Amino acid sequence: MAVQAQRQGAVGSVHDSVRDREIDVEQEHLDRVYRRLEEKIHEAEFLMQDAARRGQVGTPGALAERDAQVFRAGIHLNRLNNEFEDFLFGRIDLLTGKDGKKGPDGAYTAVEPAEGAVRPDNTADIAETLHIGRIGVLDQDYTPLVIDWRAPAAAPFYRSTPVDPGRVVRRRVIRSKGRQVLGVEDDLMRPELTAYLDGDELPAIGDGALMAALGQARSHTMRDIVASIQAEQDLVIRAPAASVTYVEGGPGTGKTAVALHRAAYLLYQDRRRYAGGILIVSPTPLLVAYTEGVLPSLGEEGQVAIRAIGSLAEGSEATLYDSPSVARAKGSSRMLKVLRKAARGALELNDPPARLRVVAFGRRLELEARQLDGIRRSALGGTAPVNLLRPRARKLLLDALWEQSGAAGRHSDPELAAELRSSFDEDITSEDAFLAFLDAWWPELTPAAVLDAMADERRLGRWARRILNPGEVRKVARSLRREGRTVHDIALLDELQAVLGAPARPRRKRELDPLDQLTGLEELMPVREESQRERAERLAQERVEYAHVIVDEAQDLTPMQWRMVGRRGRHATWTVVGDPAQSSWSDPDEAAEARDEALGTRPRRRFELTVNYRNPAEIAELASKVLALAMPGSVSPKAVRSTGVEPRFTVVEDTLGATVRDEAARLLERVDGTVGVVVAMQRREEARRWLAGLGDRVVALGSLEAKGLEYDATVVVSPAEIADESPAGLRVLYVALTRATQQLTVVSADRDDPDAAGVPDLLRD
Ligand SMILES: Nc1ncnc2c1ncn2[C@@H]1O[C@H](COP(=O)(O)OP(=O)(O)OP(=O)(O)O)[C@@H](O)[C@H]1O
Repeated sequence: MAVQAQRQGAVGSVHDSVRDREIDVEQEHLDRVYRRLEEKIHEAEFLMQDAARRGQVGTPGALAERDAQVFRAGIHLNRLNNEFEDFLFGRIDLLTGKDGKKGPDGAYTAVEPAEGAVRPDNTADIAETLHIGRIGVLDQDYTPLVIDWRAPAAAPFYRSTPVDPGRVVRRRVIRSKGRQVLGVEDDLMRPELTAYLDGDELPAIGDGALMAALGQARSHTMRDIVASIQAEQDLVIRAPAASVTYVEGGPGTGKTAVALHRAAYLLYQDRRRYAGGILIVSPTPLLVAYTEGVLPSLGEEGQVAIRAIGSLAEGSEATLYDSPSVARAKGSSRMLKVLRKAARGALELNDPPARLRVVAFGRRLELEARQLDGIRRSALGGTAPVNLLRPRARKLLLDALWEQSGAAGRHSDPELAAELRSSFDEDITSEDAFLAFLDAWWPELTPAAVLDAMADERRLGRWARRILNPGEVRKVARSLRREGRTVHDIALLDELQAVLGAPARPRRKRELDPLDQLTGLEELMPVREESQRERAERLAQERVEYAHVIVDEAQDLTPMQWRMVGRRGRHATWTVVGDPAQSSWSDPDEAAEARDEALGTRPRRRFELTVNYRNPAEIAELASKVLALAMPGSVSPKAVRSTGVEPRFTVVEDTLGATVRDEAARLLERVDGTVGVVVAMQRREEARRWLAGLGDRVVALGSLEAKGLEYDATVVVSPAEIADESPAGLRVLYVALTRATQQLTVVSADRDDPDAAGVPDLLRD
């Protein structure tokens, strides 16, 4: 991590005139960049108009060309307009370098200075200055005015550290709003050096960009960290996308931030390859909403789908949670066997007819229950999807009827025999009675119908015999009778979809443009009535497999969820980020097995993130006590800053609700941004009522909903209640305690056994 400018004390006292001068320097550069951007926008607008003019010619070829041009220009304009805000954010001043070499990740990494770049008296001249931004901008003569943050040349901005500075002498973060530069923050990578730029000594301003970023108040949406990505994070973001990139790190180490920036980086690196889409799997809709703005701020949308694990299967959007014991049963890979049995058993749900009667070649033919059972059993042999076995079952029925008809021996000539058989089949399959029988006896099953069928305890007991115990059967069946799907149901539905096979879907009819119909152009240009954006959205919705899958909070996926996610990345490369110490899943070994199955034999590259950017040291230290209980022997990430504010402990006075409300109100006065109140899952509705009227800076969250989120301040309510709620309760408590960026209050009830200072038993030394 960068060390703050050493000369800062000296510079700070040389009044603000140095700072003002440096701001002016950057303002001049920004003005130049804006002038160039305006020129480019005019070019883009011209392109659009020109393209529209061509469109009037009206031939199919011209229209195709127009579409392509409008599309390109539209993207261009959109990007320029969107990224005007704060799009230039960095600058590096470099020594003369040796010829650059590519590092193992394909980027130009620590390019060393040329020999003699630093003079024996520790002075040097700046040979090159690069500005870094969200997109690259070239001047008319192709000299770079701004370098895209993802370009190899920008890597030293992130990689350089005082330990391994490479050519970088000074790294500067530029803060701007619209067209105005507001401030600069510098880190010196070679603080021992006196460097000159155009004959003037290079000054260093401010406390360093990282600290400035970390100290800011939090809102309900995550910000990108593009201006202050740290070296160990940059290694992950730019790691090549071969096979599986595996990232572990404690709370607040930037795993989510890194995952999002990696998606943007991969798209930049190989847009064509990732046209197949990038899927980011997130644990909750709250975290999706929290992170959704980051990719657009990095100039990337469209190709990336961020989905909560409860919204991954088609059409689902589950937010309900099962109780821990039900979740454990539903998430376990044992469910796979239950679902396979259920999918087959569900064929008999609606009292299928006990016999089949048809007339063929003038004879009455009949198959009885026993024969029908035999046919069903042989059709169901193997593991093929049940809906897809219907043609096989139909064929077996016809075989049995054919045999009964006695027509088989009528012709010895094979050709005549075959002809006879095919007219026999035709005779039967055109009979309404046969078709009605087939629909009732082998109905087309949907995942929802099978899951609903499992709500019947007796039936589920049959399907789950020797797989789930009777207690589990009772609880799972009861949970399925409740209104609404839970997050864990979604993985079951998705598995059932695979086990059943897709029922034949009627094709959606496209709406036709009447003009195209008249001209016949509709035939020639089948997608013209859709805008490019609509088309991209439709493709994204229909997409079931992705080119790259990023799993955030991977430690929480159950085995059944891993199977669901795995199906979306069968041919993908992967980035998997997580922290075992924060896992709310009770059986990590079982989940690891399912994960390995989903990822297959692809080789893995492991990375570790070690610095906690979220919690001040005071809060991190308290959380580490729970970590020691939850996962003895594991190491907490190192907190990067301290606030001097110790966590506060209070004990319930009157009622729990009143105490929590008072503490939340107290924190709202002390921080500028958000306050999160974390309670055990069973209390989340109650807690929302406690906070009514306190405004939208404060939110109540069940412990599982707090995953991945952060607040300026948090109130953690009854650690013991959170810890006792599930077998993984201590790890869930660890998550709850690590959400605050500034202040933490712990409220204890009787069951927490607080000492005289209000410190609950679980948090004492
Ligand atoms: N290099 C950085 N510069 C500025 N802020 C950073 C940096 N890295 C991380 N942060 C900030 O630290 C906080 C934690 O990051 P993030 O949520 O990505 O961590 P995490 O590892 O996913 O945490 P958890 O496991 O607890 O969910 C965020 O506010 C993020 O913006």
